[in-house]
Amino acid sequence: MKALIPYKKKNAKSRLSPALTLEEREDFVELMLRDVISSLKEAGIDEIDVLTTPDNGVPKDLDVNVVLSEHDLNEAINAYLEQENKPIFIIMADLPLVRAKHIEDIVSRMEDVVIVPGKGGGTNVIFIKDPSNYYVKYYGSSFLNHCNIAKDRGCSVFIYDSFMLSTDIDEPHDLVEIMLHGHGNSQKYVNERFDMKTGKARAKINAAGDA
Ligand SMILES: Nc1nc2c(ncn2[C@@H]2O[C@H](COP(=O)(O)OP(=O)(O)OP(=O)(O)O)[C@@H](O)[C@H]2O)c(=O)[nH]1
Ligand SMILES: C[C@H](OP(=O)(O)O)C(=O)O
Repeated sequence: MKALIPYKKKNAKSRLSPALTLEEREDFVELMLRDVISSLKEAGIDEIDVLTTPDNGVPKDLDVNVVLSEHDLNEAINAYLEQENKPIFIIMADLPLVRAKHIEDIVSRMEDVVIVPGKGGGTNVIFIKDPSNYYVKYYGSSFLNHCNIAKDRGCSVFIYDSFMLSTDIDEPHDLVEIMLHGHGNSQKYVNERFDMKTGKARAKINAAGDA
């Protein structure tokens, strides 16, 4: 089994721009990536491919394989799946609330495909036992896309329902979830950036999001 983390640093998380500057967003996505990788390794998944574009520097100390692709998200992932023959755990880099237990629960399922829905119709994690019999179609109602693809391919599916794993960090209000439920690099960053100590942090973030 391998993990695949699609990762974009350049102008990342534009939907967070009401709360974070461009430089802060690009720094923050790397910290979230680190937390995702830590949970994967804690769950015993050591073979980790980070799929990114050539101008998105992945730090060398992360001890992962960097797979470069100029293609967009769907084309890049589907080209990757076509040349893979082992189960693939696709997890987005903006899921800092993920813990090893979530990963262990998902990879222990017997179904052919396990899908973790994101809020608003996205797909946060897909665990695919046979990559040769599946493809991805992110964006739009991608959760429904991925359920239909599994059905069309005759795959059994399990929908893994988890508040933590459904919380991808897209909008300013999602940062509050990191303060409340997070851990590691991303929680440290958010608490310091929004002065959690004063107790005004949540109001500050929500005000930024409402601006
Ligand atoms: N390799 C690769 N990863 C991508 C690409 N676009 C997004 N991602 C990653 O896919 C995941 C989900 O993407 P989004 O939530 O849309 O991330 P984003 O594009 O930085 O966010 P917005 O600018 O707010 O849409 C994140 O882990 C991104 O890092 C891409 O073109 N190539
Ligand atoms: C990649 C995309 O992320 P979202 O735009 O839903 O955050 C999706 O999950 O289909």
